Amino acid sequence: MTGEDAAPSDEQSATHVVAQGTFDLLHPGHVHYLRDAAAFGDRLTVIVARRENVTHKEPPILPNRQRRDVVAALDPVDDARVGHPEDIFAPIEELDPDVIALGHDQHHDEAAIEDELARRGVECEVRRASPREPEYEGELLSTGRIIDRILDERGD
Ligand SMILES: Cc1cc2nc3c(=O)[nH]c(=O)nc-3n(C[C@H](O)[C@H](O)[C@H](O)COP(=O)(O)O)c2cc1C
Ligand SMILES: Nc1ncnc2c1ncn2[C@@H]1O[C@H](COP(=O)(O)OP(=O)(O)OP(=O)(O)O)[C@@H](O)[C@H]1O
Repeated sequence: MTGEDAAPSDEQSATHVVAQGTFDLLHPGHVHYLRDAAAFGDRLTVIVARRENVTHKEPPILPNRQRRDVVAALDPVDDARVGHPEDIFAPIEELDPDVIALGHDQHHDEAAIEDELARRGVECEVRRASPREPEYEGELLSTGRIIDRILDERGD
């Protein structure tokens, strides 16, 4: 069989999903999101936001590389990388995924992302992951709320 006639390799036929976020001080909401995203396909790559690009809330405490390394170690994740400094669509163009999994509360708009990807020639579906609610009293499913708790209990 020639190269052109050959069946696609596992990597070519697998559905590649990309998830993204800050992932500072991990909690079960992050694990839920990444499990959900992984279930949208066969292979999950996570883009970890660079500190300088987290402008809609307090910037992360932990360095880019540390957040990337811990996310990469999670079971649903096949690969994690620190995002591009200026163009958030550059890693997507390079990865050419089949699905982008947005978090349930991520401020990005599905249609705007799809339009920009189409403009760049990337054919990709944009899906929303589901929320995870606390399962017991006191469970903290937000990095911001964990930091508030630390400041309440340990702050001066
Ligand atoms: C499709 C997509 C690709 C992204 N790529 C990058 C990137 O390359 N570099 C980066 O710093 N942030 C990137 N981001 C942005 C952050 O992941 C994120 O949206 C935001 O800055 C972090 O906030 P959040 O954790 O509340 O979502 C991307 C976001 C989306 C939706
Ligand atoms: N409770 C949750 N249920 C489902 N997904 C979540 C939950 N918490 C966070 N995520 C998802 O994880 C991804 C990364 O989240 P992020 O790093 O912004 O943490 P966060 O805890 O939501 O932060 P903060 O509460 O401080 O804004 C986002 O896409 C977000 O939707």
